[in-house]
Amino acid sequence: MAEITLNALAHTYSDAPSKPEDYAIRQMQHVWHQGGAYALLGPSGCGKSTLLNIISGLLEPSDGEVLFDGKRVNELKPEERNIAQVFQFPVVYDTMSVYDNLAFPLRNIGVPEHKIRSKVLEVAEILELSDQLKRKAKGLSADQKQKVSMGRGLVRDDVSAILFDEPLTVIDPQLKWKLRRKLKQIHEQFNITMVYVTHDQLEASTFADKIAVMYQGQIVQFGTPRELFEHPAHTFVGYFIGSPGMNFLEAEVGEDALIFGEHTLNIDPKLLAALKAQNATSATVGIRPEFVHVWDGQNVDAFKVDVDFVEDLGTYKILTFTFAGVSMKARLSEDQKVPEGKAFVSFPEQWTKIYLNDYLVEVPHD
Ligand SMILES: Nc1ncnc2c1ncn2[C@@H]1O[C@H](COP(=O)(O)OP(=O)(O)OP(=O)(O)O)[C@@H](O)[C@H]1O
Repeated sequence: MAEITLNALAHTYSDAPSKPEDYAIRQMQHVWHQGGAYALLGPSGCGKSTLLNIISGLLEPSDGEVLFDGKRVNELKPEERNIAQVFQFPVVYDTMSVYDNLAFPLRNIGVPEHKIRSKVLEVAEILELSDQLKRKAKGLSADQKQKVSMGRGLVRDDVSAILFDEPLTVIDPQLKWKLRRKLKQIHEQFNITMVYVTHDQLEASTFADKIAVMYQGQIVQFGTPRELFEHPAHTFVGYFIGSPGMNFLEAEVGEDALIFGEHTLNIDPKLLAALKAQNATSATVGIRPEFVHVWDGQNVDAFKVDVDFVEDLGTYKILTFTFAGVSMKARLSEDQKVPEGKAFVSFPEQWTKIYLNDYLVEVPHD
């Protein structure tokens, strides 16, 4: 069991790093609490695998520390860290039986055979591999092989965390949801810290209680799926989570409102004051398509915008419109009237987010 702390962690693959972009991990401060089910979500190349390899000890960080339960482990070898890692491609010994594959990590540390047997049978049962134990791993399907890979992490009582690096990549789509549910069940049974790496927001939110969104070597937000959806702390989170992602538009910071060309948008005076306190002359406004209010008819409180097109996606429609020269999207429910030519939209204050240099501007709590 372990709480994993990343303390001022940074990593570069470059011999002479000179700028932030030379770092695969940039000054990271983060805690994975004991027993949590976490996802590490981000696009290709943002540093997810680098981070997992640093935690498991396959890679030594250029700077900073990794702590397990408060103790520095930088100098420990992977086998001394008690971390199980499940990779994209299943790691199984093809010529061994499923039983021997599962028993392997325990035999390595000299556990007596009778204890091995009971543990292997228990884990095989959970993974629904009991009837496959005598088979050679070579003949297994990709999802069964991946289950064996996971099982090898689960047999050890001393495992403090399991790191999954895109474990469902090679699994058929119809089996993915089954394995994902299995993982969730295993997490509940074993009370092990699990970190699940993926670039798929659906996988992240069905597995994890909390998601760390990674972008350019940094964790830009750590929150529940709902927090990431409703209150993106960084423009990247707004863009990456949701389908379609958040609408963004640049505004001028005016005397008592935000200005988009000929339009003005009133915002909380405290937010405006926060922008002015940072001498901001412009800011980015973000609003999710789900929260854009599309009125049925003319409305004095709404902006009159040009309708570009409407896509019917079965249970809902996406309206694309142009506001202040920017193409934006709004989600319409199935029974909502579809505007033609012109539409009247408003941006409810509660869901209209203001960003400065990509980070959310918030009103300080009293
Ligand atoms: N061995 C290496 N040598 C040099 N650069 C590397 C190495 N491994 C990764 N990188 C670079 O470090 C950055 C982060 O890569 P990493 O593989 O950690 O990202 P990722 O988020 O896991 O991406 P993916 O989902 O594509 O695996 C990328 O710019 C990548 O090109």
